[in-house]
Amino acid sequence: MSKEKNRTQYNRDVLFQIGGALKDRPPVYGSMGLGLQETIRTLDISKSYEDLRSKPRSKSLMKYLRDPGASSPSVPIRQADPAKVAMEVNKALTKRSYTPGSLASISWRPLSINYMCPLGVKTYVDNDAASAAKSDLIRSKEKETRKIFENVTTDNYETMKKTLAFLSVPDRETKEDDLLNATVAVVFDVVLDGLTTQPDWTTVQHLHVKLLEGIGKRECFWEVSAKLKEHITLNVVKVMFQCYHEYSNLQKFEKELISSSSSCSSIESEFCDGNGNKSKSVESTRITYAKLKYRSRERSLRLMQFIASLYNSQLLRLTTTCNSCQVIVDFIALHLQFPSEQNLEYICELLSLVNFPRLVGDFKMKTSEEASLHSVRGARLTNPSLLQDLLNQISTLSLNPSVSPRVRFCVQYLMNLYKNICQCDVNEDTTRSVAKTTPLVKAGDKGGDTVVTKGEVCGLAPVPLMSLSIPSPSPCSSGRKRPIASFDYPYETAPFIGSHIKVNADTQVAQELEDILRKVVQMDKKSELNAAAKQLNVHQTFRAVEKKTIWKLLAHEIVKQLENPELDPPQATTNIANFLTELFCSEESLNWLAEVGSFIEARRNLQTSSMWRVVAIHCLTTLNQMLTPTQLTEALKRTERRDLIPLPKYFAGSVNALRMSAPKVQVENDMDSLNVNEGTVSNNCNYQNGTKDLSKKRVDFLNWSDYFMGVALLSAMRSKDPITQVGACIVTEENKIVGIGYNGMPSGCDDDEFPWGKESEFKTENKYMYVCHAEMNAILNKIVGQLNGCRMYVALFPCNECAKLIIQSGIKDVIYLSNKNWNQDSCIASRRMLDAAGVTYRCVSIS
Ligand SMILES: O=c1ccn([C@H]2C[C@H](O)[C@@H](COP(=O)(O)O)O2)c(=O)[nH]1
Repeated sequence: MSKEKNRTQYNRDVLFQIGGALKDRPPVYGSMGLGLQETIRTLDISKSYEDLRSKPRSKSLMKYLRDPGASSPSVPIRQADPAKVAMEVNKALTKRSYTPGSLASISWRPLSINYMCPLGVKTYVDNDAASAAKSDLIRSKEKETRKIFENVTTDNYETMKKTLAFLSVPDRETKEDDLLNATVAVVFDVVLDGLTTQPDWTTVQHLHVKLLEGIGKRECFWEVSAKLKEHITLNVVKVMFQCYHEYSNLQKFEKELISSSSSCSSIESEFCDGNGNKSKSVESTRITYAKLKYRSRERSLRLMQFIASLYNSQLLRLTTTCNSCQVIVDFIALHLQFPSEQNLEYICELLSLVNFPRLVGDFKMKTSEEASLHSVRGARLTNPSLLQDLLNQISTLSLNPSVSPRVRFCVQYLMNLYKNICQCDVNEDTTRSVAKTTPLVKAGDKGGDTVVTKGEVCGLAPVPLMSLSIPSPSPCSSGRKRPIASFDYPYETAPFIGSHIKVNADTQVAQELEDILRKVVQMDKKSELNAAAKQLNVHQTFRAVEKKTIWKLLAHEIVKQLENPELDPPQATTNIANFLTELFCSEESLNWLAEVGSFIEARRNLQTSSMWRVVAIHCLTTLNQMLTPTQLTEALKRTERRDLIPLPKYFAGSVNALRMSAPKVQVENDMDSLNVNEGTVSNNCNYQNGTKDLSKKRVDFLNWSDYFMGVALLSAMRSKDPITQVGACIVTEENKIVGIGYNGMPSGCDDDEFPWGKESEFKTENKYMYVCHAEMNAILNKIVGQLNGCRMYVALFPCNECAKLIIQSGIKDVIYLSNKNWNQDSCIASRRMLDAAGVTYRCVSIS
């Protein structure tokens, strides 16, 4: 048997195998007729087909097993999942160890539905040798073209272009379209791949040559591109590059831009006949478009990103100020015909390229004089009301529940922006000032070198949403407020931050986020932001972002300053102080900072000592400022957190300086604030002329704080621990001692028997397993029912286990002497719990 025969026979078997495998499954697709005839003929299975018809395997297949010659039955077309179909078929094939041969490829190719499996399952059997040869040819041409494009230079272009694939189409009738399509694709890929994010001028010129020479002179290229619906994009590219070439000719650019947008009407005409009615082929056009859309979308998106990158690199300042709004708006209109989440997102990207203020300017343009003034610099919308319609449509679409919060947010953001701009007074003055302040790229300038003054364009920079910066409310150069209403940062930024950081957490984005967060902080909208983030389910991400950005950055900045060997010189100190002012602008922000887990982490990284050393410096620095007594008191109190400032050198300096410059600092009482002895020799009225006056009250008595801490220390002296003796003393709000304890073995556990060491490799041979902590003992030894509202004086900052007991017993304040384990996990956890539970803690020293 010939090889061919074998194969045919095999095919038939395979078809039956598939039939068996898919028996009783409803058909996924239902067009029959010529395709079926063709299949039966090609695969030589008419006999088997007849067999099958006479003994149908399932009722559901019956209706499909018709006369091969009969006209196509009207079977409802159902949505088939191509991947599933392919999988099913492949599964059936693999089960029988089928080697792909004549049923060469089973793929989903909606526009090349040629053959049909007679068993009701639509598969795409590409066994057409001619078609295989065709794709081979296309592939090789594609390869060839790509190679040529890759090697093309401005010098060899003339020679190279002669060999370009699309210039040597062998069979115009049948192959041209495919080859041209392939070429268009290659040209696009090559051109767009060549565009780096920051293209240099030579690249731009080089690509310009490629495009203009390679594309512009070839009419058929445009025909193809029209079919591909990519011509708008292509024209934009073309115009952009022409613009580079002749960028002084604004009017020409303007004209070209507008004429390129008129090509949109050709798309319209494909959907409608001359009378505006939908044409018969509308469905197929939609399918064609839908198929082409993705490729087109991907490319145009890259293009838009490219435009934005040019904008950012100042190369395209001219085109963006001369805004190709109409083109973009038309493009949006096109995409709106196929509303989907993906398209909406894309539309948002496009919208963010629209220079709204300029558009609004256009809307409000009354006189022709104004219009002509404006048109010198900006493209005018040929149909301004279209934008309004579009925006309404987009708004409505975004309300669909299937639209993700992120896209909804983007739409809302843009709508708000637009609304706000519309409400602004964009009058002649504004227009003039825009025109006046719009930077000009002069002929001969190298794009990258163009100097553009920051903030001089009154409007939203057409930067794509991905890198959207929230415009700062700074006044523009004319002194007027920017024509953008203020934003409600929290609600607008939360989802933005939440979603965008996921995609892109590069430095630039981090920087932007940091700016946003900083503003949010300044506006005191933190809680709202958190609420919004929570509501929008981006809270976690937001937290992560926050962690990554503002506090870390600030902390790092401070570390950088600290690591600077020149720390003490005034400049470094001022820098640090500036960062700290932000951190310590209020007591609230300080607490808030402590709440932020990342800050605690950052603080740990910083090492407490360095951090608080800076606090001390900050305090010193603040002395140079005009501070109110209250502020001084606050600053002074802060320095008293000696637990946080273990560098007495700095601490002492700042405290002394503060004290000296704040003579009226109110010391609230000896327990709560500065822990200084009320009675000192200098003001001790017991002494007069060096002799003690025994008729007067003694004033250098022990203050409460020292007294209770003294009791704790006294109790510690009972401890048998050879290394650390801890004592604790619990005191009521009325200063009554209600519990005392020290660290020791539990009752009944002989402290001569149990271990006091801590170095044994066996955990059970170390003291930690057995010792009852001082805090625990003090709590257990209490002589009152409840400890609610009590204070605890303890020699050592409590560990996490003790913190739990403290919190649970209702103690509200912990006063400690030593923080030697401060940076150990147990103390970190302890602080976290105490903070969360609202138990205050402070370090004191005894006089
Ligand atoms: O909050 C605390 C923490 C520790 N202790 C006791 C437990 C031990 O007896 C010592 C610590 O011994 P080291 O050798 O310093 O590790 O302090 C406590 O009572 N309360």
